[in-house]
Amino acid sequence: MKKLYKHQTTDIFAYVLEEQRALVIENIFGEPLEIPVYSVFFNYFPAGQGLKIVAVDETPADVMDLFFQVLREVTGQHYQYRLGQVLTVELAGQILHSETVNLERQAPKTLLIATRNEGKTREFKAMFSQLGYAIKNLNDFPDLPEVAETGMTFEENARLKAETISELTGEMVLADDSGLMVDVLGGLPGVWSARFAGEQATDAANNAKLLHELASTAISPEKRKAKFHTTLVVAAPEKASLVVEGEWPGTIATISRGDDGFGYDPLFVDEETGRTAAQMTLAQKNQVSHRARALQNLMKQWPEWLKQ
Ligand SMILES: O=P(O)(O)OP(=O)(O)OP(=O)(O)OC[C@H]1O[C@@H](n2cnc3c(O)ncnc32)[C@H](O)[C@@H]1O
Ligand SMILES: [Mg+2]
Repeated sequence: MKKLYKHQTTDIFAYVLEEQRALVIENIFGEPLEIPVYSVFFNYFPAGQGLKIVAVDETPADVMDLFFQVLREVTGQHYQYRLGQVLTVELAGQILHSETVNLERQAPKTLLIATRNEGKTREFKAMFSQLGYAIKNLNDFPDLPEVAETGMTFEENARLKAETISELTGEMVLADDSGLMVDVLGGLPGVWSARFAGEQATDAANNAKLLHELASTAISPEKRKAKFHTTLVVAAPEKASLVVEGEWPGTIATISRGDDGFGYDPLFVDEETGRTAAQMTLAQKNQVSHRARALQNLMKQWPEWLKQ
């Protein structure tokens, strides 16, 4: 039997391999999750010799939730647990087991993002922390060189950033090349989004330039249609890079609104909610943004790609 169980709120999965008497709990990449609490599994799986646990994790409560979901279904009994400093397990209202547990977190896996943009990095940190990854960016490695974005497309630039830094460090590296594309400007500022108002331009200067460009050409909201675009490239030694994209449709406001986010966020109005990206919390933006959509596409392909 191999039935998939999914955690309600976290992207982790479990299945029972009956022939091997094993319960496997994995993250979205198919990587086993580990939990530093063993005895309960060996002692209280009902069929005699107990169940072998492949799983151990940095988020013990989620893994435990999933474990008990499987246990309840496999045994038809009402198992419950409380997890604090002490783990208590109940069956039909009776305490079966109690142990002091060590919930020290394992050192998280680290992923290097080839960016110096702290706004992007904040978003990636939030998205990847759910998967047990810590994020570093190029500001953590002052000795690495600047990678010139000489490409004419998002993909060329994202490849340049990811592949150059991967070659120099020997690590798996993710790069993001992104930008705002405004219909009435023929897709500009596009790959020039970071430098729209000139090399080293500030966000404020780029936003002012955008409003200036649109003031004469696009008065009606319909004419101010735009989208954010992200191309992500993951590069690793000896591998062909993985490339995915994501887009977020919206319009350009006539005045800045909101204090969150970075770049063009105060001017970019989300089609669905009418709020600017800078009026959204980090979590709200990470549900709908171009970067979030690109990351969803990445997650669909990454597990397969990692195995290659
Ligand atoms: O190249 P790195 O070091 O990653 O950082 P960068 O800021 O130069 O990044 P890009 O070359 O990808 O340029 C993207 C620009 O597009 C804009 N941009 C991208 N994503 C954005 C977002 O989610 N919100 C607002 N503006 C964004 C912003 O002005 C960025 O500077
Ligand atoms: Mg750049």
